[in-house]
Amino acid sequence: YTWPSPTLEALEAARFDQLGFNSVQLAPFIQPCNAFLFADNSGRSNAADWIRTAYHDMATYNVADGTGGLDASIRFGVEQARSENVGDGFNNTFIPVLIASNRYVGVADALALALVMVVENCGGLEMPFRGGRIDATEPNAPGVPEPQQDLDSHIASFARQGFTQTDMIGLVACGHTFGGVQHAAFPTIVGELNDPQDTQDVAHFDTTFVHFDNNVATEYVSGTTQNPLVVGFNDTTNSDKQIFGSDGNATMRSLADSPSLFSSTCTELFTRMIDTVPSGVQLTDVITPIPIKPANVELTLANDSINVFGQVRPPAVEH
Ligand code: HEM
Repeated sequence: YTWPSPTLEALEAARFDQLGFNSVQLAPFIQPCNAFLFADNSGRSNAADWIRTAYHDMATYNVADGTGGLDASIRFGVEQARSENVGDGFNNTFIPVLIASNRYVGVADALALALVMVVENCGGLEMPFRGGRIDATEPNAPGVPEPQQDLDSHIASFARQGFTQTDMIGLVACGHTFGGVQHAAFPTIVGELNDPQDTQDVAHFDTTFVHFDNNVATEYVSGTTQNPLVVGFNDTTNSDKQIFGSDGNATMRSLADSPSLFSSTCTELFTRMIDTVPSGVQLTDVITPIPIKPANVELTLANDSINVFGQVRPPAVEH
């Protein structure tokens, strides 16, 4: 690293200066992890909205022609109006994501980083983060899977996105460790719940729906799950049931047996997911902390003298 490198410095700041002096404000929106921008006790969370938005943005990818992928095209109304993108979580997500983006950190990079922040702050492992995504200037082709589609369609859809059947089982389980299904968006899957702690009537995928853990798998394997896409009264929309069971439950059993396997599998799959970008887009190396970092440097000419002002962020100290 040779100073100055504006893009690298901005990506590094977005990645590591999350709280405190000179911070780039993304992490405060998920502290605590059940925070939701619009209401308390809603059953919703920013964390879940961010993960779902990142996936729906990426799920348009077509491995055959390199179109689609994580490029923030879901910020366009045309994509949000599609039935595959029902719900207001996408617009909600772009409020903090736009705050975190700037002339060097694009909206797509900030969206990818939002997923990284959720995983790391809400119970998962540290994730590698690369920058350099390019923001789409127009909507992508449709392609997000929907609950009423059959298993063959889901396998084909994930293959088009670059994922095997085993990847698909893992990625759905990893995503569905957060959040749930809302009555407003999917009234035929979830009824009204009349719960003052869940005013937006969200039937959650597992009992720890604002925490990254393998309960989505343990509860599924033990048969105690209340996941509305597994035990929903309309079997046609039980897509998690079809997907999780599609290899005789082998993958779900292994994810249920080992929290550490669940964590490492999700880290790998989420990383591949956010690094799925349109062909021709070159991602940076993994962003690592710059040991000694100049910031806000100014050169001024006053009273016939040249003055240098600025700040230096010293190396991090282990506590
Ligand atoms: C066949 C594949 C999938 C289907 C059919 C599916 C279906 C759904 C449905 C119907 C909802 C409810 C949305 C709402 O009520 O607002 C949902 C929520 C969610 N999905 Fe998926 N999903 C799939 C794959 C994934 C994947 C791969 C991820 C992430 C890697 C993911 C992440 C999420 C998250 C985090 C939520 C919770 C949103 C919230 O609570 O606000 N989903 N999914």
